[in-house]
Amino acid sequence: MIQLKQVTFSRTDGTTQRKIIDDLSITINEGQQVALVGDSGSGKTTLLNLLAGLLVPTDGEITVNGHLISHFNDNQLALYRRTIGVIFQHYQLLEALTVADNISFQARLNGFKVEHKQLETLAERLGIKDKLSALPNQLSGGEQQRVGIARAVINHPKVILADEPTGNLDSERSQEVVDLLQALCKERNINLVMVTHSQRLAKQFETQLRLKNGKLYD
Ligand SMILES: Nc1ncnc2c1ncn2[C@@H]1O[C@H](COP(=O)(O)OP(=O)(O)OP(=O)(O)O)[C@@H](O)[C@H]1O
Repeated sequence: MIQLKQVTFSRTDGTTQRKIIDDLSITINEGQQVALVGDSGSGKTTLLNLLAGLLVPTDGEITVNGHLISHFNDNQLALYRRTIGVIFQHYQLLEALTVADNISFQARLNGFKVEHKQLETLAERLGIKDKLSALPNQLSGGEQQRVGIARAVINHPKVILADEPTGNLDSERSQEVVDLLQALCKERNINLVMVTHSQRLAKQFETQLRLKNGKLYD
């Protein structure tokens, strides 16, 4: 469960303070899947970064699965970040590593044991089992994003944050990737918060949060 209570995030713009996230209160229940939509500059990525513990709110409280992350120190935030999965628009795969190593690298760095069988099962589920020995540049965009999904779910996170994960894909590939991501999160009871500019993709989420100037609107 994710809870934001009167969260504000301000940036100093010259001499003036600007509220990028403005007094936001949201509750996302366990396992709930949320699409985050809104115009460019409305604060979507900033909100994801707050949930990822990469930014600290200027005001208010953020609780994730009982942890008051808005009040964590740097060490606690570093540990917290290991427990969540993050998926990016530009995949951010390591070009020199195979697909298998890309999937397991961060998890191993975080001290998790990744069994080969576990890796294969997940890759099969995502349709990339025959690509495990390939390098990222030998994969299509859709396949690279499936690797990104595998990397995010490999160490059993309770929360996955995805920032425009289909921003580089055509609409057919986008649909496949989001369908897989939603299905995996549902099976594993993972909270999914996904930023998208696509109304069509947002509509297939049980909850859509619309941001405008850092506030929610209907
Ligand atoms: N590092 C920064 N310094 C100053 N202002 C910033 C910084 N990062 C973001 N902003 C400002 O915060 C506002 C919200 O940015 P954010 O990236 O959260 O929007 P967004 O809704 O994700 O936009 P997009 O859909 O274009 O990715 C924007 O006006 C942006 O210019």
